[in-house]
Amino acid sequence: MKAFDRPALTAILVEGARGLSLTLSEAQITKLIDYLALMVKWNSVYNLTAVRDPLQMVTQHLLDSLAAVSAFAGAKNVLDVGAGGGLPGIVLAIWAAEAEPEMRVSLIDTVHKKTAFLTQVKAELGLANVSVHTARVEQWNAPHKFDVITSRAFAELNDFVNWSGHLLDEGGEFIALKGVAPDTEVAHLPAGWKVREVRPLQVPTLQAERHLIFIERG
Ligand SMILES: C[S@@+](CC[C@H](N)C(=O)[O-])C[C@H]1O[C@@H](n2cnc3c(N)ncnc32)[C@H](O)[C@@H]1O
Repeated sequence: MKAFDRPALTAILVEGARGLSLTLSEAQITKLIDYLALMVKWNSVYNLTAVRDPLQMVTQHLLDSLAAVSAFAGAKNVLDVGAGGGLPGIVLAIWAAEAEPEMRVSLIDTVHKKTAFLTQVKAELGLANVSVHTARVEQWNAPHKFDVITSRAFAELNDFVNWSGHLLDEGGEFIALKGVAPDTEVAHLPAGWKVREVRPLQVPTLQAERHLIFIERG
């Protein structure tokens, strides 16, 4: 499927969410598909993703990010580092607007084109729980610390932790979305950090291995 067939894409999203045991409201589904439509429309201008087929985007981007959202339950201030086109941060914010109303999601990327797109997504979808920042994370002087810092397809765990550690609150944790369990990266974490859990993720219709890596001080 190449054209934007909204009913078909919605049906696949709803079916996939069911496979993740996630109950999404009509409003959440509409916003997720609106976000997908913006990604498809602006991809060539903003270089957001190498995935061009909207159907594959549902699985590889929306469902992949949705598979992780329950890990963020209870978080108040989340930072998505190297957010790119908004994955997982925008998907998390759409889910949290209803599921976790106190959660605020900040997205940071060093490339202005990407953050211009994210600012447009925030405005067009009315995502009051989102803030967007253009900076290198290792140089960013954030207005506050975060209780969860996440990333997807960003950097090796070692660099992720070294570059973002100054932004993590006492008692906070990193949640990295990774493919195959990154055993070597886990073994080379900087001193003062430890892996609390490596959790396999089952993403409906996605054949690839996916994992969440939880890292805390210790
Ligand atoms: C491969 S993309 C991943 C984007 C998105 N997380 C996803 O899963 O589709 C990595 C992103 O990290 C950003 N990035 C690289 N180094 C960075 C840094 N030091 N601080 C903030 N963002 C950075 C890049 O501009 C790019 O948008």
